[in-house]
Amino acid sequence: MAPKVLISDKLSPAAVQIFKDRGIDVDFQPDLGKDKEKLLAAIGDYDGLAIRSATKVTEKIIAAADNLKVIGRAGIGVDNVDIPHATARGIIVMNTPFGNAITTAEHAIAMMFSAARQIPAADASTQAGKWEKSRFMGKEITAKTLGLIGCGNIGSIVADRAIGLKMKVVAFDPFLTPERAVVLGVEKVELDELLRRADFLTLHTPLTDKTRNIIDAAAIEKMKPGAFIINCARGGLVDEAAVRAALDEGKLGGAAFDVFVQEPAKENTLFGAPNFVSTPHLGASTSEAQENVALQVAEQMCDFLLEGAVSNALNMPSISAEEAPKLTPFVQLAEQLGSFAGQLTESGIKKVRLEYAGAVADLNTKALTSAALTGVLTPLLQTVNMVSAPVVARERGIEVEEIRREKKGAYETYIRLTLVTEHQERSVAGTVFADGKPRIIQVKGINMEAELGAHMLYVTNEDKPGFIGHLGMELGSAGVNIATFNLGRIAAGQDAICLVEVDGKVPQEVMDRLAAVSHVKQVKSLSF
Ligand SMILES: NC(=O)c1ccc[n+]([C@@H]2O[C@H](COP(=O)([O-])OP(=O)(O)OC[C@H]3O[C@@H](n4cnc5c(N)ncnc54)[C@H](O)[C@@H]3O)[C@@H](O)[C@H]2O)c1
Ligand SMILES: O=C(O)[C@H](O)COP(=O)(O)O
Repeated sequence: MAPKVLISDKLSPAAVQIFKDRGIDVDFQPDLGKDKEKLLAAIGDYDGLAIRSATKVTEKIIAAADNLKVIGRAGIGVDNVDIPHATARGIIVMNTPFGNAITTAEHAIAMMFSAARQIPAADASTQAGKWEKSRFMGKEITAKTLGLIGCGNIGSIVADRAIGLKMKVVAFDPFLTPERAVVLGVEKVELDELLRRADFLTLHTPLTDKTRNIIDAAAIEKMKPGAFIINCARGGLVDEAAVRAALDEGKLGGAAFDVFVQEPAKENTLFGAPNFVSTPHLGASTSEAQENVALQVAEQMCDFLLEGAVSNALNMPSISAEEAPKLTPFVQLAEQLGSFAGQLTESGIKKVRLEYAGAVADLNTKALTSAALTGVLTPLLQTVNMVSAPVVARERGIEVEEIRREKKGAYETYIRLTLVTEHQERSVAGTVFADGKPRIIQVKGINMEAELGAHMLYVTNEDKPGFIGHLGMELGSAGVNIATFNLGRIAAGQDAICLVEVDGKVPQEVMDRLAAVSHVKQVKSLSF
């Protein structure tokens, strides 16, 4: 059955066409996202949800999203998605980090000019027939200093445009390297210096605990008299009441906001303030940007739902479309190794070590480690997947170590997973053969070659004559059919391991009889 996707915001219809062309069953309901109850009732039917910022994907929506695998944000900001809960439910959250960056940067520049020349007020006055030529005295921007808070995708485009307009650009961004600042032609400064020097200040950071109210009354106090503030990033970066007071007092020359603490902003303390310019979160609203983000999110969601490729996910490592087919058998192997070790482990796991040897070391080992952790944790948690497993492991204090090495030994490539628990270390290794099927090649240092079926028996025993016959007899008399039988031992007469694939789950009373077979040390039933 084709995967089902719901588009619950006003995306460009170009997205609908992409989903249809790629065989996805798509429902385009551009206003549904604004109706929480309707979204709640509908979400359970869908594998994918494509949104902009109007749909709020809350914990409650996620809890009702029984089939949801991917949330695609046609845009940048994902503050309307509860990513921790999506991650906990194994739902990928992806965005389109570049598609609307130019458009938003252009909006910031437009807002800067609007405030500097009071264009909206002058327009309203002129169209009202007033011709107030002497009322609207502006500010020239040439040779003025633009203070940039946040110099990522959008901030750096704003810097480029501002430099083109002959402004001097100073930037505060703790993650901006000095080398990148040189390339961009901006001067990297601390926040206080930026506040002191900026004639115009523009914000381009996400809203986080560190950036909330980064411009408050105290920061405004440090600014030049008559300076301007532009916010086209997120409401909450700037204290709205403080800006209102500074505009009323004439401390600020103007402010231009596209975003507000409360959206939609039907009313706001800033409305009506002197030289305050506003737009209703239009930063990304050009036909070009909307087409870009809609096409991109639809392609990304299709790639994931149809091919397992992951790009621009905020809670999962990327897997390219070319990589996905090569990776898939190793993902299966990594998950099987994790599951094998996880099912045999009865004490608290302290560490998972993954060694990638040979060709597999050049693949996307982050994704493979996520798959291995999924396998390890599934016996404990059931609902974990590649998205949630790394977070769950971290939350449980499980250390994860990845080692890549050149090929060593008989196999061209292999993965070895070691579980370190309070009491012991247990390792299991596997490879993928030319037929694309994963095989277990070593358990606890004992070599063997076993394919894992749905139902397996793991038996450790002393390598003594008669054991195999006795085990086979017990299974046969219980009506349990053996599909495959694999043996390995340290050396003749020493410890041995036997992996038996059986055609169904072995009842407990049969397990008890197997445990009593002479020379058997441990019997466990495993399922994959
Ligand atoms: N108005 C709109 O319609 C619109 C459109 C697109 C994006 N946005 C918003 O614009 C913002 C920037 O988007 P982007 O694509 O440039 O993001 P980005 O991740 O490329 O850049 C953000 C930058 O902020 C910096 N930063 C993080 N914490 C900081 C801090 N405490 N102080 C200073 N700098 C800090 C980061 O280092 C990074 O360089 C986001 O909030 C996004 O949601 C708004
Ligand atoms: O983060 C973004 O991409 C912008 O805020 C745009 O939001 P929108 O898609 O709702 O216009």
